[in-house]
Amino acid sequence: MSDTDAITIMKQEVGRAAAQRVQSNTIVGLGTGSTTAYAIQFIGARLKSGELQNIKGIPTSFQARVLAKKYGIPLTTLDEVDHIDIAIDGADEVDPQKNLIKGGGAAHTQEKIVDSLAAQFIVVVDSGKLVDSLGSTFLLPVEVLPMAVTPVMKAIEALGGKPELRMGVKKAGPVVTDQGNLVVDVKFDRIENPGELEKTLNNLPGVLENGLFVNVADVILVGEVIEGQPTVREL
Ligand SMILES: O=C[C@H](O)[C@H](O)[C@H](O)COP(=O)(O)O
Repeated sequence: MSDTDAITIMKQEVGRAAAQRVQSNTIVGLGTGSTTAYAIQFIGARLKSGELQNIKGIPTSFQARVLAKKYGIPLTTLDEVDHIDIAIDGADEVDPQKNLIKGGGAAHTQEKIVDSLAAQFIVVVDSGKLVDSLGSTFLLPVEVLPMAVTPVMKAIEALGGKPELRMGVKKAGPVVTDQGNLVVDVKFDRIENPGELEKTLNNLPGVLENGLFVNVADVILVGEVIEGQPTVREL
């Protein structure tokens, strides 16, 4: 099995395992990204088969909304409900304390709102996302209002970070978020205290939200392939 096939299988299996945890008559936060896409697909399949009934989804992005519609999951909004029972979402890095870096798909602002409100937030990742220390493999995404991007990048440099504006692929110019903002990806040599850094960054005028999710995740489901066999374990 190629590495690409193994990653796809891990994502599918962990998405399936998370979808199995959704119960009837619940409000479900629908995360963003390639791993959560499988969870959305499997929730839709359970609804279609009648195994699951009366689910309402709250999407965290344009992508999640499109997938929910494709797989027949009825949607609602935070104005219509007073709670979220469960949220399922991916991550770019997970540390041993279950803290996360998210935002590889530029969706971390809406994700943090929905995931934080959920009574249970389940993270779905393949084993390659597990790290000893946040920031070791992935740059930290920060969503910034366009008119503030230059002063915010200078302020991030003063904090010891190396910021770069995220550029589009198959699109000229920068990535634009679902909110119409820009994303600055930041390399920090070491993130000693993720909780402090999360607050410090969000305090910079012009920053909307950053991708550090501290004390938000309840359950981490990790997809692995061991001796050719896909398995899912819980952290
Ligand atoms: O902005 C995107 C999200 O935070 C994703 O959940 C994260 O980037 C993980 O995505 P994937 O499952 O595609 O690796």
